[in-house]
Amino acid sequence: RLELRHGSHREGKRNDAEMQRWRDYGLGQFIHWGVYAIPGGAWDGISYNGAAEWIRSWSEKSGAPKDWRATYDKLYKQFNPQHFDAKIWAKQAKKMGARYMIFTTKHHDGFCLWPSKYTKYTIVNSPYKKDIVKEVVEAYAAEGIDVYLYFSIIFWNHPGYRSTVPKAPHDSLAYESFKEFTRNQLVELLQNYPQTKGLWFDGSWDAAWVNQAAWTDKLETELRQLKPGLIIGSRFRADEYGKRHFDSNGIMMGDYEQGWERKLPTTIDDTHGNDWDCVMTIPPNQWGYNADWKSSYIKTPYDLIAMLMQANSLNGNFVINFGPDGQGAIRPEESAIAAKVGEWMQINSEAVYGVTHANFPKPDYGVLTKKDTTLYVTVFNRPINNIVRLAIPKSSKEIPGKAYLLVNNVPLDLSAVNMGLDRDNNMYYDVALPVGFSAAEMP
Ligand SMILES: C#C[C@@H]1N[C@@H](C)[C@@H](O)[C@H]1O
Repeated sequence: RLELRHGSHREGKRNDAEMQRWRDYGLGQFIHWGVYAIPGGAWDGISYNGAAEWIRSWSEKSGAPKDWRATYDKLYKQFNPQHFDAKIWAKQAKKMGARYMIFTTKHHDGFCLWPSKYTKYTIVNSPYKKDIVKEVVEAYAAEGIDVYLYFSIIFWNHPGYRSTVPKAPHDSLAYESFKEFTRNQLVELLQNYPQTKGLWFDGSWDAAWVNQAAWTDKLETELRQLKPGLIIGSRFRADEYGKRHFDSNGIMMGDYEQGWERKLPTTIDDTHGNDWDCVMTIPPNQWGYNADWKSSYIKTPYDLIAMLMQANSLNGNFVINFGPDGQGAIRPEESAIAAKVGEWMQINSEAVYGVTHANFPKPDYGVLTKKDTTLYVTVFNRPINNIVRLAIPKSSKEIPGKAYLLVNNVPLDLSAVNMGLDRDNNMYYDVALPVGFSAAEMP
């Protein structure tokens, strides 16, 4: 084991009430919104071939219009979202069944949706003027949904920002000012919005930031002292050997793993026994608003529900992303998807909120989650013989007290089934699916 000065501060899961609350969420809503919603993935009739929120990084070599960066950096002067109503977003999240939400206070372009004292590149200097972060935090609190603030370390047009480790004295000086600026903004966010439960960091992969192990370690401690119970993921800092997410001894840094961006673990072993979240886009890879909704596969509510249950069956939270347009409206297609997920959650959220991994062999017909001695059997792939087998290792100490079949939340009477030992010496219950049951039918 290496003697680390700036590695993980803790081994094993946090066991305080704030973290247990986070663990119980099950389903979250991510909102990516900012100046990038104005171009919406294109400009002057030319489409950008990357993620819409990265459009500022579009190079002329890859087809960007002339003087694109300068054009982009003036777009905030047009930011005046007439359809923005955080209460509508919050109600949609509530109907979807989200228990928490993550909101982009500023993305890599650095435009701040709150009136930060530390830069002029904020909402105050846009036609909209008002504090959007405040409106969001208050609207979601009114719906009983916890808010986490997304914060990008990268700030492409900040004078002190550097991606590579500064070498020349003037670069080092500039980067010191950028570090101070970053710290000041984080303290400002925690002081302005004390309701926030945590910070969701992004854009922390630059060599310049990775090289700041001691300083970022100190900053994390300062933020946690400022806000006891604060929840920070594994993406904030690196250890002194440049290791991120997991320190050089393989111990996770932060309170939950943030490595599952647009992907999911397959087995419980993939999660290394940590808390984790999966943040997921509805298109393949668009977080901010992209006007072109047709040229890629759009996930269906079924796709997202299957991912939601896979995440929760492996002790993770599942967070679905929405990208409001330049006027602040969530596109109708996304709202329709959220509503469908909500209809399913209306009946089946008991198998999502506050559940843990059920330590039984994973069935090929769906996923298992459990709460205390109740087992939730979510059947997505209906067996042709209409029978689901619950295989419970003979050695298992976990025998379900009762089991529910998901979609219709039908209680399964485990005593009235065919039981036996399979060839792996697992005890099994064979349960006939109720007549008319089908996981595919949305209620
Ligand atoms: C890469 C990258 C970023 N990480 C996701 C959460 C989005 O913010 C995307 O732009």
